[in-house]
Amino acid sequence: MAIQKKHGKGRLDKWYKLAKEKGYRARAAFKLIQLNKKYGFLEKSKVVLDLCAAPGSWCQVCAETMPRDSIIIGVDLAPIKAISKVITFQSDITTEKCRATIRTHLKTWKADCVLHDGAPNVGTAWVQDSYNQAELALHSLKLATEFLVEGGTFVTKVFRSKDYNSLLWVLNQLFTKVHATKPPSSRNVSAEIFVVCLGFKAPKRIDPRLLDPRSVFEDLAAPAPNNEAKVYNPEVKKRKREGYEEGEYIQFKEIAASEFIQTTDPIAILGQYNRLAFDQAKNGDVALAALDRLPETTDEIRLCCADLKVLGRKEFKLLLKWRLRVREIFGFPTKKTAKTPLAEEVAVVENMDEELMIQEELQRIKDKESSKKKKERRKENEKKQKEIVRMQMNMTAPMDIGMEQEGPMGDGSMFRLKALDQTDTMRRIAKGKMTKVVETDTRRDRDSGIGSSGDTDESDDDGDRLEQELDNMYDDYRERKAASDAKYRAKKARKEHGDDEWEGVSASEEEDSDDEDALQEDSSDDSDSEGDEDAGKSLLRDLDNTPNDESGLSKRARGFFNQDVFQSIPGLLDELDLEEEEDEDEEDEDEDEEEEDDAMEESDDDIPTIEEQRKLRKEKSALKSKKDNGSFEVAKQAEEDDWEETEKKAKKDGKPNIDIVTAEAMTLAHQLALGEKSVHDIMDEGYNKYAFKDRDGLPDWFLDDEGRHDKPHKPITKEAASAIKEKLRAYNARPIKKVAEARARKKFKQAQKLEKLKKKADLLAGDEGMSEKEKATSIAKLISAAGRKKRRQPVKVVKAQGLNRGLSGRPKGVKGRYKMVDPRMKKEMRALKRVAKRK
Ligand SMILES: C[S@@+](CC[C@H](N)C(=O)[O-])C[C@H]1O[C@@H](n2cnc3c(N)ncnc32)[C@H](O)[C@@H]1O
Repeated sequence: MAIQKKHGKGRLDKWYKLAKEKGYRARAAFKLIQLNKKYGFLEKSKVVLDLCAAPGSWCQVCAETMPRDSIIIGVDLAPIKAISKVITFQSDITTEKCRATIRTHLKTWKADCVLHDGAPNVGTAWVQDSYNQAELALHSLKLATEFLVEGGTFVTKVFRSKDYNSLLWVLNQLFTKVHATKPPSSRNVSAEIFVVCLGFKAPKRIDPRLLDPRSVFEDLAAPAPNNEAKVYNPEVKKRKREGYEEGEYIQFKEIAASEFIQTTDPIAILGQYNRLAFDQAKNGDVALAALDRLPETTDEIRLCCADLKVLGRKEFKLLLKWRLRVREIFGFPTKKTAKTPLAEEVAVVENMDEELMIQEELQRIKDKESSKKKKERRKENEKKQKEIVRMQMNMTAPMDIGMEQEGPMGDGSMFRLKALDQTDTMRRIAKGKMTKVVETDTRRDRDSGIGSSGDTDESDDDGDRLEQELDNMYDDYRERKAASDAKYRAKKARKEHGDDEWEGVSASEEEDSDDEDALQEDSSDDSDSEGDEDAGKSLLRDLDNTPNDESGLSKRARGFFNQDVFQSIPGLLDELDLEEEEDEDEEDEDEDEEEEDDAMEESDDDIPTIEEQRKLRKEKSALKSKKDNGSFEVAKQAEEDDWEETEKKAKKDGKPNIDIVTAEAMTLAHQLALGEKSVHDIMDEGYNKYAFKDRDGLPDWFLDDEGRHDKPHKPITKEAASAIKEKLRAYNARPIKKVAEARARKKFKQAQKLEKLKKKADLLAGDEGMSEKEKATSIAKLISAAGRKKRRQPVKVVKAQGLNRGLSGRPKGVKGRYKMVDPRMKKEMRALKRVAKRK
């Protein structure tokens, strides 16, 4: 990376130019812009305190970005040129006076955001500079703790130094989130970084030591340098830079090689120094001279000593061995000679290899562990990311995310939602149907024995949950669709009224009717859970006043068979429309029943199941009971039908007037009319491969989708198709509603006129004072006057000039119809007419 020049033209980088272009007073403006882009704290702030604001570019950014009428206060040691909508004053932020001035400006307000971009007079020693910076940041933090609102944001500039970590620790105590970042516009050569602290905790009492530079920066002892790591693992690069060590301001350090031989802590020397020197001082060092001349001090050893910072573990080992040998030669105690004193030193040297091995082993295990953890974390993050994407695409519900984590909702916890979710209870709770939830749960308990249900089939847990989730998602999808699609709403409403298309007698319908019977027979038997469920269903059915009639047909199907075309077919009506039969006399009924019985006997061969026979028998008995009860139910049914139904059922000659709207129906009608098909054929067709499908326990979404396709294809003839087409064309050819209404109005008015005329003529005719001739002439006059068209009043043309110029509304003194015209246009029109006449 190319290093930018710190002085002269090098400073005038793109941000400098951009700042000039945009009218910002300093390039620093972009630092705030970039920080705000990342964390978005300015848009939601109404009060901002900018500490160390001169020349004022941050204030400019605030004024631009914050909502209108926000309060911005800028303070600096240096004067700040006035900025509109910004209060500025000159003060030292470390003083009590500054604090008081801010208080007078803010009155009772609290700041949503405190910014600090202060830089003390830099240019002295680096350590001093960085310390001053950290101290200044701490002072600004002190002001922030006083003026920030709870949950507010504090942004400060700091330099990376040994004080940085202490400062960060303090910030972490006071804010919920602390982010250290370096915006792109901050120069790479600058050690500055910005710390954005979000969510001020606003503690009631803050320990004064927390904001005291002396205790914050000095109390914490600097950690001892890890020289072992440097020597045993020199290849491992250090990622975390901590700045300069306390008291260590020299970059290059060297020590006499003899010191290395004599020391009891050779590792410290190898870790801290850059070079082991053999250079002789003026007075001379005997030990060093001897060392220099030793044959053990080979060229390789000299080379290693020349730059310790580039050595690897092998080289360090070499130096340590060399040191031991020299110590032996010089007579210093070593592990071989050390039978007596200086056990401490011997121990260090002795354990070198073993320790090295242990260290290595430890390091390896640690590395392995951390890489494993990292991998797991990454996997987890990827999974979560995928979940989020799935959720954004409406493929999953938000509650799935994070469910895998243990916690109040995790496995085995009291509030575990996973198990609850399996029972569809979550959705019901969300809909507020608590009573049902309780009912279902107690029932479950009763069924399975308390405490046993959850544990019996652990392996099915996830499958069940998945199915439940799918069901819930499908319900949501349907609700969403219903909300946006009027057609779908109408369809749903029809469904709720039991007005489905007839797809033959389905297994489920049979079951339903069986269940109902069973309930009637033994309503008290509720020990069986299925029976309970059915009871629940039948309860709902009672409220829904659209009985699924005993013939097993939907309303729509019944309506279909009520059409005129089917009336002539003997037996069909009796079987399908029970209400109609109420009006017929007893004889007819008996005949019909006989026919029905015959039909049943005839079709016995065709019907494969005994169940069906039972069903037909039930139908018959139901029919009889209805007859016994009289017309009560029919009347009730008619009363409770909705307007749509009433309209549909508008009766013609006591029979419903239902239109044939599909080609299938038309084909069927033709076939029935021509005798190509009988009622038995129709019944027979009801038993198709789809009719007895087992739909038990299948999810709604699956049944709905299946329902669209598992229908027998009914044949249609060309004639029927064209007849329907013709019919539709006739429908489309009808005048639109407005025209029809206008025509009806006209007719109505004419009828009213005629009525009036009649009355007048009657009066004239009854006038005894008039002769017959007179009467006749006056009536003739009346009639001719009525027949005469009223002359429409001509439109009066009014010039839009003088008082009428630009007038909106009726001009003064004008009655009747009028039209405002431009006088020039009028003239021009006249002229045109004149010219045309002349031609
Ligand atoms: C980098 S400048 C700030 C730039 C400013 N954010 C802007 O956008 O224009 C640093 C400022 O800190 C101010 N400063 C340093 N120590 C201060 C103190 N104790 N009180 C007030 N201001 C101080 C300096 O006067 C200097 O103007």
